Amino acid sequence: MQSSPLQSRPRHPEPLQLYLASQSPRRLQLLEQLGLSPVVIIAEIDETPEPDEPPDAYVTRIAAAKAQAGWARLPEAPTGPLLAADTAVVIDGRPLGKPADAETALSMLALLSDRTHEVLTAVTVLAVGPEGARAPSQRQCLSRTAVRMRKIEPSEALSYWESGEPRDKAGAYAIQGLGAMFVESLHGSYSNVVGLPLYETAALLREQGIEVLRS
Ligand SMILES: Cc1cn([C@H]2C[C@H](O)[C@@H](COP(=O)(O)OP(=O)(O)OP(=O)(O)O)O2)c(=O)[nH]c1=O
Repeated sequence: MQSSPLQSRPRHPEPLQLYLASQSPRRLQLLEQLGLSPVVIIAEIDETPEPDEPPDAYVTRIAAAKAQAGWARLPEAPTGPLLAADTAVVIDGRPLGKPADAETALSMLALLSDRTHEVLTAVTVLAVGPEGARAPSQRQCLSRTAVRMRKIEPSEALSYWESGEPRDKAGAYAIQGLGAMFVESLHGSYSNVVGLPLYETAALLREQGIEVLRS
């Protein structure tokens, strides 16, 4: 008689602890959406782009720097991998970060109005290296989503700024919030726009022994 998948499930050792070097509530929620409960590590880094740095190189460098800074702050010998990410909205080849003030947010929204832009998120996962290695091993991925926005009137952009939502969001909008009213269509990963591409993230974590679906 054949055993059913339920009967033949192997027993697993204790799951590894995942660390998240991010202050973004969205990244925590996205990992929780996968059923994971990471320990959050606070690590600040300088996010200034280098002169003429291409956007993909920029987000990749910043995600790695966030991960390295987080790794250095781990309170204990890590018992599992650490993840960090960086998201930028890219238009005319320039990365837009989080707006510092109303004027910057309004000019970002004016740039995005009635056009298609790209959202790039780089994800870095660090894990304890092979025995004897001093540095952690590093894996990275980069996800791109094309987002088409409708025309945004300046008065709407001002009301949107006053809602408080654009303040801590790359490109001064949140697709998961009120900002969805400006998004006509998108091509690619939705979770990537919110701050963490879940398909790619689950694959990276799986390589490091974090199973999203433990079967
Ligand atoms: C475009 C877009 C960005 N965002 C957010 C995701 C990120 O939190 C933020 C981009 O800034 P990041 O610098 O990538 O991240 P962060 O500073 O918020 O968090 P940390 O560096 O500690 O990990 O913008 C949305 O929430 N929705 C959106 O639609």
